[in-house]
Amino acid sequence: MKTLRDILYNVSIREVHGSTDTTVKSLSIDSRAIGQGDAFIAIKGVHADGHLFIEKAITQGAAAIICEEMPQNLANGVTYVLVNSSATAAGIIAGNFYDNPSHKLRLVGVTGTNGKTTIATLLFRLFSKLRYHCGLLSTVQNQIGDKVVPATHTTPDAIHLNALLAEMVDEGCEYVFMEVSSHAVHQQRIAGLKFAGGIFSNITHDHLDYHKTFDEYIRVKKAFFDGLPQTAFALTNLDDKRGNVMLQNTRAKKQSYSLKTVADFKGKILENNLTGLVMTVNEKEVHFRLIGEFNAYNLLAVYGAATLLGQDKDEVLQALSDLSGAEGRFDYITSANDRIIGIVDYAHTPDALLNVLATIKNLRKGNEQVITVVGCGGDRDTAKRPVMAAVATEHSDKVILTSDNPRSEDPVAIIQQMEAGIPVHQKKKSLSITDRKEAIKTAVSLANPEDIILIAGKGHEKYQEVQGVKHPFDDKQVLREILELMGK
Ligand SMILES: CC(=O)N[C@H]1[C@@H](OP(=O)(O)OP(=O)(O)OC[C@H]2O[C@@H](n3ccc(=O)[nH]c3=O)[C@H](O)[C@@H]2O)O[C@H](CO)[C@@H](O)[C@@H]1O[C@H](C)C(=O)N[C@@H](C)C(=O)N[C@H](CCC(=O)O)C(=O)O
Ligand SMILES: Nc1ncnc2c1ncn2[C@@H]1O[C@H](COP(=O)(O)OP(=O)(O)OP(=O)(O)O)[C@@H](O)[C@H]1O
Ligand SMILES: N[C@H](CCC[C@H](N)C(=O)O)C(=O)O
Ligand SMILES: [Mg+2]
Repeated sequence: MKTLRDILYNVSIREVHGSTDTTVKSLSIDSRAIGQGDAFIAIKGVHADGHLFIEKAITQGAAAIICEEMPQNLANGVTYVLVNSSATAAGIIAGNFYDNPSHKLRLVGVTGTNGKTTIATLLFRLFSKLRYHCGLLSTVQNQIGDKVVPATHTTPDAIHLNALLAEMVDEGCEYVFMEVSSHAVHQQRIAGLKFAGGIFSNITHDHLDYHKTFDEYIRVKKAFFDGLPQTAFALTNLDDKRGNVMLQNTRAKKQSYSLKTVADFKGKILENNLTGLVMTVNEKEVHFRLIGEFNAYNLLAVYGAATLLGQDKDEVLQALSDLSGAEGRFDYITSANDRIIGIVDYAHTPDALLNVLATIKNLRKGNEQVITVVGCGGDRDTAKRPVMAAVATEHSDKVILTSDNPRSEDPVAIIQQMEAGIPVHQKKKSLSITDRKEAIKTAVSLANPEDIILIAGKGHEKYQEVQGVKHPFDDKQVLREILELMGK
């Protein structure tokens, strides 16, 4: 078992009360999970201040407290450690507690507004196909080889993150691919991790409820690259306006990919249809099963990262050409009778929605209608609501605005905020139906043979979250059932 002294290695400490010889059984940033002999790390959060739960943690048996403010009354037999940043300390302590697993494998982080799950999942599948033992930390799920561990966050908190990495090391994983969300960077969930590489996909408006301004959101994403070591690579998308800025201050080896300009990894789309993409990648012609221009970017990022990790270029392209995308990302079905195409996609930002609709437009053969069902999440960025409705109506023939995880908010009010973004001349194209199942039913009833129905925003999610309760809901399954029921 480790002592407090062991796990405080490299933590910037201001003051200690008590003995650091105390042994520590387990760690938590949540007082509710504290048991006898554990260390509790008090973090100031968005909703609460962890320091308010120090006493509770001690009542539950905490042997050590790591905090930014010393409590006035100190309990006997408990060691208190005052640090500058509890959140940063949590990352370093978790690393020490789990024997710094990120140093024992090659960890690659993916950041950006859209494409993280797709890129991380493709890298995991590619390296597994190349016969490596791999780990994955993603929005859809975490994976240790074939074993699936459900994900609660895109990037777990520092303690769960290091615990998962340690399990991956124990299972013999050599490579781990993880999503690095902007929340995770800002909350120091990745503090103390050693990365072998970092990938930037793109940045567009999202999460401004949390980061407040777009500049601050950019700064937070950039901080991930600023923190990479010299031994790592930093791979950026040159076609994104902020692609260069991201790498401005990194010590890592700068690398780039692009469809439009000279780059280390250069692609060109030759064909883009429902059977996939035909591209040249650094002059080599390849067919991929993934659909849409945005996936051409994701594929280039994956190809670049795999090459930088030392894999053979031809083997990588061969293995990549056979891979399909992550669940709920341009996931499509065709109905039995009317050959209606149903597409389920996780587009939950204006940019992602625009990309998906542009891709669909490219796939249209004739006068098929595009019918879009879309909503916006509650307790999330409100600025994107009117914009997403505007994008949907501009690029679809019919739009049904509906609910997408209203959480603590009134679903009708969210839909009204979306409606406000639709220009008057487009209003007749849109309908609002709060119940998502009814909305999908209406889309199906409006569809003629060969029309395309896009159900956006929830992708792989299997629930609809209303007032803290997650009700089972699966867009793809609901769509499939309704198409069958209506005999379409
Ligand atoms: C806004 C946000 O990011 N919130 C995260 C944050 O919570 P918070 O700051 O609200 O925490 P808090 O409730 O204020 O509590 C502060 C501290 O007191 C502790 N506490 C609290 C109560 C108690 O009784 N005892 C106790 O010890 C808490 O454990 C915490 O350490 O820290 C928590 C612990 O790490 C996270 O679980 C929580 O994620 C919430 C659930 C969440 O919804 N996060 C989303 C927005 C998020 O992180 N999303 C990104 C991805 C987005 C994307 O992919 O685009 C992600 O990486 O998943
Ligand atoms: N490279 C890309 N550029 C723009 N849009 C993309 C890109 N890749 C995927 N998308 C769109 O964004 C949606 C989300 O993709 P993905 O899940 O890969 O991103 P993410 O960054 O992991 O999102 P989240 O932050 O919610 O976890 C997809 O369903 C697709 O519509
Ligand atoms: N990772 C994103 C996912 C949004 C998905 C959408 N379905 C919603 O619930 O808003 C978030 O937590 O903001
Ligand atoms: Mg994701």
